[in-house]
Amino acid sequence: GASWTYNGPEGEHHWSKHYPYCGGAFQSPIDIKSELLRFDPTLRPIEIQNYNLSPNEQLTLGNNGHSVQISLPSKMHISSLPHRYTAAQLHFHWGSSGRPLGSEHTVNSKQYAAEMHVVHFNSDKYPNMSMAVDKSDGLAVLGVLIEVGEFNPAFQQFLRFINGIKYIDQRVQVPGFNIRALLPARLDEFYRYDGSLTTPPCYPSVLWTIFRNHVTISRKQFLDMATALYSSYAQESSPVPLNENFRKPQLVDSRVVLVSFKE
Ligand SMILES: NS(=O)(=O)c1c(F)c(F)c(S(=O)(=O)CCO)c(N[C@H]2CCCc3ccccc32)c1F
Ligand SMILES: [Zn+2]
Repeated sequence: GASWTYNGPEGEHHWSKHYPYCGGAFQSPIDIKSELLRFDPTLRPIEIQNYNLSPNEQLTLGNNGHSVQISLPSKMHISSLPHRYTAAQLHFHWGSSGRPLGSEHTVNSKQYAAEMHVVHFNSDKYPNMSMAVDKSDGLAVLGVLIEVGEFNPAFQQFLRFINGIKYIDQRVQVPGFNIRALLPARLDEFYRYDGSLTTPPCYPSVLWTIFRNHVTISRKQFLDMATALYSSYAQESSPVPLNENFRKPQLVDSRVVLVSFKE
């Protein structure tokens, strides 16, 4: 579809001109504020299957002009939700080299350095992502907040290849690795709310699970992610850095954020 960006004349305040849902209700991300939270004892820990991929499997690491993404095999899925949600891809949102503040969700207005999203679709009801993406029960995204701190060996499994996808539409094959290692230790502590894609077309089709606990990557790893990529083509004379690729928090309206933990 039409090209959209995170800043300038095609930035987020203009998205709704071509993508009406972006101006609608149930939008994501949101600021997860304490006064919105309601403890829900029925929320079960997230259970994932087949996330530990063998190095014999190849994953496609790509630069789609909006983010760095890894395509995921359909054996990976979430088994603890009312329907099976099958993995499609994971991608990231980040700040810039001088500003390690690029998460989409914020917690009591605290913005993290970056955020990872693992996108799944309801494979009990829909054959693929395209059929699920605009359905109210179509998608489930796992969100992980990322801080700069300790080096993270799991992130190195794809970051070491990032210079092979510097420009839009470049892809490389990387060996499979344990995707579970990218998630925080506790999958039983999370925020849960109904929201949307955070990029056009902004369909209100996402069951969001944002883990309570963040993960860390080193400053060098953050800089690699925040400075390696461009949203322009390789041969273009003026390269456009790909950074600050996060949408601002949206209106919560009457939505409630459920939490799986008490304190
Ligand atoms: N934050 S977010 O809402 O989770 C989110 C993004 F921020 C994001 F950039 C992407 S993208 O990288 O595909 C670039 C622009 O759509 C996606 N893709 C999803 C939704 C669009 C269709 C589709 C088809 C196959 C696999 C994934 C997806 C996305 F879901
Ligand atoms: Zn995302």
